[in-house]
Amino acid sequence: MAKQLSGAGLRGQVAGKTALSTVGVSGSGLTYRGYDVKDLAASCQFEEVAYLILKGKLPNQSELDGYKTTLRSMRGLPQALKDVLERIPKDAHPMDVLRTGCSMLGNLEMENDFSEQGHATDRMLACFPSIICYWYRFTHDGVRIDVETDDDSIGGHFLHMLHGEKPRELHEQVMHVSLILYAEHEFNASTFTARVCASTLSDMHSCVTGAIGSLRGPLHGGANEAAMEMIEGFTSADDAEEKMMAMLSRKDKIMGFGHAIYSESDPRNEIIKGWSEKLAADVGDNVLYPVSVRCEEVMWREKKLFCNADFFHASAYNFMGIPTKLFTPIFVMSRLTGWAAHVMEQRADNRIIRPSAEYTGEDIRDVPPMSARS
Ligand SMILES: CC(=O)SCCNC(=O)CCNC(=O)[C@H](O)C(C)(C)COP(=O)(O)OP(=O)(O)OC[C@H]1O[C@@H](n2cnc3c(N)ncnc32)[C@H](O)[C@@H]1OP(=O)(O)O
Ligand SMILES: O=C([O-])CC(=O)C(=O)O
Repeated sequence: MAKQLSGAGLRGQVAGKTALSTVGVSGSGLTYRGYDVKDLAASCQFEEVAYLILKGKLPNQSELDGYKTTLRSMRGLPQALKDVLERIPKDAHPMDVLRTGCSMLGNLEMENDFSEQGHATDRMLACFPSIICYWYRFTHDGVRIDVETDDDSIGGHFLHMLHGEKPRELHEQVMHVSLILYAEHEFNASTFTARVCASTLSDMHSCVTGAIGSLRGPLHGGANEAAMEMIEGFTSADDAEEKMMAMLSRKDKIMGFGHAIYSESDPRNEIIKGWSEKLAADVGDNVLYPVSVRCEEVMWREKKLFCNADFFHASAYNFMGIPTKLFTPIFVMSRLTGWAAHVMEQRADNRIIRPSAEYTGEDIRDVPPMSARS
């Protein structure tokens, strides 16, 4: 059953058209250009899905090989961008680093006109992992890493730079799945930000920079980090249950649960949960995964709230040794495809997005002289 959509937050209002994805059409489904995300996550690499979203069709083998070669060739960072990254403090939030990195790239490699939108997008897809890892490794480990690795995939490139060694096949596979699950989601807050910016005929880097800012918040992409911070405070499933009950009685918001559109479940959860379970077995975990499962049970039992895409991403990333503050930047590395495709779609049939407001302020009045003001 579809969720009742009305009230504040523009809920339920159609704000434009898209051919890119459907969200929650049957209460819980998610499709990218007509393909079920479950099928894509089961059989595709992220680069195939990025190609589908950005170029409109699934690539054949030679198109995929060519696309991966192109992306591989675009991983390097200009020195001026490295200089900026080296000046950002260690305690900065990596989402802010990425926002600045994207903006700086826009200064160095401007999108001169819309015929360059595909190139600008591919460049960002290829080098966002480089930006984040270059800054992270420089500020945390004091090393200037080589960002031009020969890894086959974007996820593999990211893990290689982060850990300083080639990733295991299992981890590269989980990255494909994770990046596919996060790639596109209709008119969510960050994508809508990108579309509003695009509707002024602004450039691609400005649209993406704004979208990164919207994704950062804990009610959106930042929830995967917030969920991790919560679950790592629980020592066992029973401890999790006790603390969750206390949080619920205080009416705290529990990050990683609930959704603006889905009514019954988030289809991405079941998939990433399965991978989290595999990774838990792989690392011999007997705390974080059972804690996460108990949180899911308590939230459903008490509030009929289900895990969204973010909740089991927290434990999955943690099992792969990814620092918590890099969780949301991974979301960016993926959602960039959706943002850019929406910018292209908006540009192709544009009218400036400019809604109206219901005024609730003072009636018209005179400006008092300074001497008469309290
Ligand atoms: C990839 C993503 O961006 S997925 C979303 C990630 N964000 C989170 O996980 C943050 C936690 N979740 C939330 O804040 C919300 O569920 C949102 C922002 C995702 C959706 O917000 P809304 O559409 O306003 O939620 P919705 O209308 O379904 O809320 C219904 C009720 O459930 C409550 N509720 C919803 N989610 C939660 C939650 N995670 N914890 C506790 N209560 C919740 C709401 O407060 C609301 O109660 P009220 O009617 O007493 O105010
Ligand atoms: O659609 C939303 O509101 C949030 C979400 O799940 C996403 O952007 O992936």
